[in-house]
Amino acid sequence: MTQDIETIAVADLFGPPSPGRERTDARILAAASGIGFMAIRDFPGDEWLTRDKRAQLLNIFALSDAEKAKLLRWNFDRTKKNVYRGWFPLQPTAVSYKEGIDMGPDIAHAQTAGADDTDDPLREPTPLPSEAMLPGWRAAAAHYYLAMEALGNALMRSIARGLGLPETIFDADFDGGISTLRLIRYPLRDANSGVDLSGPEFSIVHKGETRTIIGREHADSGFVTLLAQDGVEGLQAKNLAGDWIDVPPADGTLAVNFGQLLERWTGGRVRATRHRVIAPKTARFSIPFFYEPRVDAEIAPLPLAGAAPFEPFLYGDYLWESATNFVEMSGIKHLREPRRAKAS
Ligand SMILES: O=C(O)CCC(=O)C(=O)O
Ligand SMILES: [Fe+2]
Repeated sequence: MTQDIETIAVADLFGPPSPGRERTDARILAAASGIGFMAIRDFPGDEWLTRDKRAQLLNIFALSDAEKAKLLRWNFDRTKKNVYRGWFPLQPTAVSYKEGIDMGPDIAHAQTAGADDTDDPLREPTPLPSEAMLPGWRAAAAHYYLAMEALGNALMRSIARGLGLPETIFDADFDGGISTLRLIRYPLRDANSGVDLSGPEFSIVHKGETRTIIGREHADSGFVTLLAQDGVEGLQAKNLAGDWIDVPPADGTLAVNFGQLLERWTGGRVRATRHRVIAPKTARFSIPFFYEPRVDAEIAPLPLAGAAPFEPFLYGDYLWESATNFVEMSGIKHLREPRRAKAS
């Protein structure tokens, strides 16, 4: 099993069947079932992975507080209707010290899917800054979203092939999916904020140095996360031995990790690796893209030897239950009922 984080060139995933593609599939599955993290490069859309291109998206953090406040969601501003998409502000007493925005498929696709369930917060439109405030920003975000969707599809097909499943087995579930594009800023913590950061929840020792935690340890809940880091270190993954190892940023690459639902669906063949962010010396920005299926995709056991059977469920019901446990989604769980009653 692989213990280090490998960098894998994935261009062959976008071509016809070939020995090169088979080798790439095997490397991806080895990384997914080993440490559960990899860095990938060489794919359509990789032109986004430069400082200048990322800056087009991260420009949103230059908005005034008043403009950001217009994008807040309901748990941070009770006058707002959006509860799932939108802005989350810094929460100084939480372990995770970050602000940012969660954006849905409406930024890149006409809103047609799910028109029959307009009450579902998982399908709500994303509040966005006006074109006048940030000229060109919406188009950049839409382009990025589409590139990441195509990459997510290519990686899921690769994993399907690696597992010996039909390569298109996941396609229908992800067609009309509700992937989330998130932009994050972690500012430096103010040492005089009055929050006691000395406890083990808030700080760790890394290479002999005490470092504050700014992104709480977690595993992602879904399938595949495509993470662009903006040149600043801090991300760490827990390896199979239980040690924290750095996931260094590198231009031209994305860090890729996997979520708990894919782990469960694949009977543990793909690992949902725990990760966290420790404070660097400067502000940190990151851009995770969570590749996700349709709200009404039915998650049922895959034909995989050794995978434990489970009662099929709807992706949206699972997502709501898990996503609303994160601090930036706190206080909203009661706002959506499962669309399918649990089998008792
Ligand atoms: O900021 C990062 O590098 C990691 C973010 C992350 O793990 C997440 O949003 O799930
Ligand atoms: Fe994460």
